[in-house]
Amino acid sequence: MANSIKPISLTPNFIVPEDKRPQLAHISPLASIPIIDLNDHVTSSLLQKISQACEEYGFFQVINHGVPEELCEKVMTAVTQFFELPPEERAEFFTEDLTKQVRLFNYYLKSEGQEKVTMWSELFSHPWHPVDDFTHLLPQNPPLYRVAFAEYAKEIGGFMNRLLSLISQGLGLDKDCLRKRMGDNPRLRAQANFYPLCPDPELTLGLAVHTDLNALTVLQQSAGVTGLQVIKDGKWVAVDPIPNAFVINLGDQIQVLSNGRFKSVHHRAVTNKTHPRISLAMFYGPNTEDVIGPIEDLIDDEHPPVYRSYRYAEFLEKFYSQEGTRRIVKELFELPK
Ligand SMILES: O=C(O)CCC(=O)C(=O)O
Ligand SMILES: [Fe+2]
Repeated sequence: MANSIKPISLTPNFIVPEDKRPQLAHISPLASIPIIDLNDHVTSSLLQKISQACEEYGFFQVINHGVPEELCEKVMTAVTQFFELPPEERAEFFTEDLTKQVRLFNYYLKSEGQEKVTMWSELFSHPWHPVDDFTHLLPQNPPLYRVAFAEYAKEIGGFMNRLLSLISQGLGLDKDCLRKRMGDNPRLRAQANFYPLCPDPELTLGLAVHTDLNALTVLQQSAGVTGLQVIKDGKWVAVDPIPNAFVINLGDQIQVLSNGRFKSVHHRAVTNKTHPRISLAMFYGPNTEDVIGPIEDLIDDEHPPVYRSYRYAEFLEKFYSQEGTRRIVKELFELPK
C-alpha cells in the first residue's frame, strides 16, 4: 500500500476527458473576489461587506487578519519541506483508508463509462485540533512540521472564532450563533495541497471542481503562483495570491445553516508549467453528531426552510459515497418547494 507515491509524469491516467479540461484561456481577466481588511473596526459597513461577499461570491480574501506573518511563513515552509521529502519517505503516510486520521492521498475524477483520472496533486490531511491528541501522528521529518502546526493551529483557532462571529453578525444573528450551532467539539482538519510543475496544464486538473463540505475554510497559498479559481456568474475567476492574505471560503454547512442565503461556491485548482504550488486549507466543520439545518431566526413566511435538518454524519456518508464525481450532496437535503 505504502508505495503509491511516485515521481509524477504526464501518463494517460492524468489526462482529463476533453469536455472537463480547464480551458485556461477562458478565465475572466479582470474579475477578482472581494478583499476585506480586518484592521477595520467592526462597524455595520464591515459586516455589510462581509455579508455581501458571502452572498455574491462565497469567497473573499482577508488582509490584516492578525495571525503573525512569520508563523504563516513557518507553516508553509514546513509543508513545503514535507512535500520535498523523497517520495518513499512521504509514502509512509499514503493510504486510501478514509478512516485514517493522517493521510496522504490523491483525488481522482470519475466519469460515466471512463477510467478514473488522477488529479495532478498530492494531498496531506490530518486534524489540527486538539493538538495534544494528534501531534505524535504527524511527521517527525521535517523537524519543523509538528511545532509549526501546533503554533499555527492555536492562532487559526482564534481567527476562525473571530470570523464565525463576523459571519454570524453578517446574517443579523448573535455573534456566537454559528459557533454554538456547530457545538463544542467541531471537526477541525487541515489539508495541504501540493501541485507539482505540469508539462501541459491544459490536459490536467490540480483539483476538480467542488464545493467544500465543511462550514468554513481558511486557506494560505504559495506567494506569486496562481492556481485557485472560483465560479462567478458562470465564469471562472482566478484568485490571485495577495501577500499575507488568507482566502476564506464558505462550505456547504454555512449554506444550509443560513438557509441558502450565504453560498458555498464551486471552485477548482489548475496547474502550471513554471512553478510548483502549495496551498494549506484549514477546515472548520460540525461534529459528526451535530444536527445541522437552517437557523430558526432566519426562517419566516418570506423565507421558508430550504433544507431539512440532518446529522452531520448523514451528510458525510452521502458525500463519501459520491467520491470522484461532481458531488451533489446538499441538494439531497432540500425540502420540496
Ligand atoms: O489549492 C487551492 O487553492 C484549492 C484547495 C481547495 O479547494 C481545497 O483544499 O478544498
Ligand atoms: Fe476546496
